Amino acid sequence: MAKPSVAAVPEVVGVPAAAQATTLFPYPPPRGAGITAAVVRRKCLQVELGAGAAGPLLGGACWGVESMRASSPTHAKAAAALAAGVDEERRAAWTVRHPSALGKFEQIVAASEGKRIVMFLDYDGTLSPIVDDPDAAFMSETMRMAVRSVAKHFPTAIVSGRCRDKVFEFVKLAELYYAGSHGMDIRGPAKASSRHAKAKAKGVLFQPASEFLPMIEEVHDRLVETTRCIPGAKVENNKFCVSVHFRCVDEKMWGELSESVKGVLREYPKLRLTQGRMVFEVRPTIKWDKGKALEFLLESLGFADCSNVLPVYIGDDRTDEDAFKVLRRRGQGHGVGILVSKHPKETSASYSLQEPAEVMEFLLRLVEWKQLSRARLIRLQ
Ligand SMILES: O=P(O)(O)OC[C@H]1O[C@H](O[C@H]2O[C@H](CO)[C@@H](O)[C@H](O)[C@H]2O)[C@H](O)[C@@H](O)[C@@H]1O
Repeated sequence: MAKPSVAAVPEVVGVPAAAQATTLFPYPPPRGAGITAAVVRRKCLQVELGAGAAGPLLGGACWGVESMRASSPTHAKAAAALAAGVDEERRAAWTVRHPSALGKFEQIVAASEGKRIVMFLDYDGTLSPIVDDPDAAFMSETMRMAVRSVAKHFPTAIVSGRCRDKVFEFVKLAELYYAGSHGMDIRGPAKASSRHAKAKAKGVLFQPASEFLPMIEEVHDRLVETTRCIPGAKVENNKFCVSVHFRCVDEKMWGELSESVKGVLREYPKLRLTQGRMVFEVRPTIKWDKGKALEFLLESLGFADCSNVLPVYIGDDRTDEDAFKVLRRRGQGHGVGILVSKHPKETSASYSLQEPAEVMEFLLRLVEWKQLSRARLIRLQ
């Protein structure tokens, strides 16, 4: 891994707060507004299948309605098969390749023998359920307690596409590391929860895309303006990247929305477009992603050497695949990728969990296992 410049990058100050989108429509728009129940059900199915997942960059490809509906013919076929209730076989085969992290819990913790576990958690769809309004994606108090307990035992980072401040507002735990804007805005804990964190946390701050701030501000404003007349479209400023949500946009308008976004992006060759769960994501073309953020954080924590650490990354989105790939490259026993999904998806993760409730169960089992092994160790001494 190329050594990242750990030298603290000064936090960018004096950046004006993102211009607030003055929408012409309530958000999310009432369901009656052109969106039938059938459309909503179909959209939910597509989302669960990971339809519209990240693919090639705008430069080479065109994000159109098809890619919004389904990232590949395979996904479209899977959606149809699932809808018809004939996908059980495929699902079973997928589960063999990506077994439940709860079912294989013992195997996972056995891999941590003699190593320090470091936890990486995505936010939306992993710690909080997916909801229509991105501003209302709250995390439950019980999930917060589970994450807090995990952080007492293992260095823990939240890695999100959201703006770091926003994800902190949701999670509200000062003892964690936060990597916002798809890993382009990294900060160490404001409060230490363990000896290890106390020693290592100080001064970690990394913003590899800071030069893009004015451009992101500008493109955010342009996107707000250009999508203003599309009911349900929502533009979110994530500081070093921008999200354009279409979860609440009538499918009939998807073509128009995608054209508007691409039209704006054509004028910004230094920005690229990817797609997440019912969302377009605009970000700088720099070679930095959640995988790089994971490597950076491991190194900052003093774990550049693969042999004494077991990173565990849990995420649900295409952008989490960059981190899963890094873990896969490290080899078996050197990293654990867990995809959160109810349905078969192409993934580099080794294990799966179905939903945030299972993520919470996994985190609590990890805490319980750690407490028990510590008590056992004390008895032996
Ligand atoms: O990396 P993440 O923490 O998973 O962030 C990815 C995007 O998450 C949010 O959007 C997603 O969740 C919303 C709330 O449940 C949902 O309405 C939306 O359809 C999803 O795409 C966030 O709002 C985006 O800015 C992030 O890029």
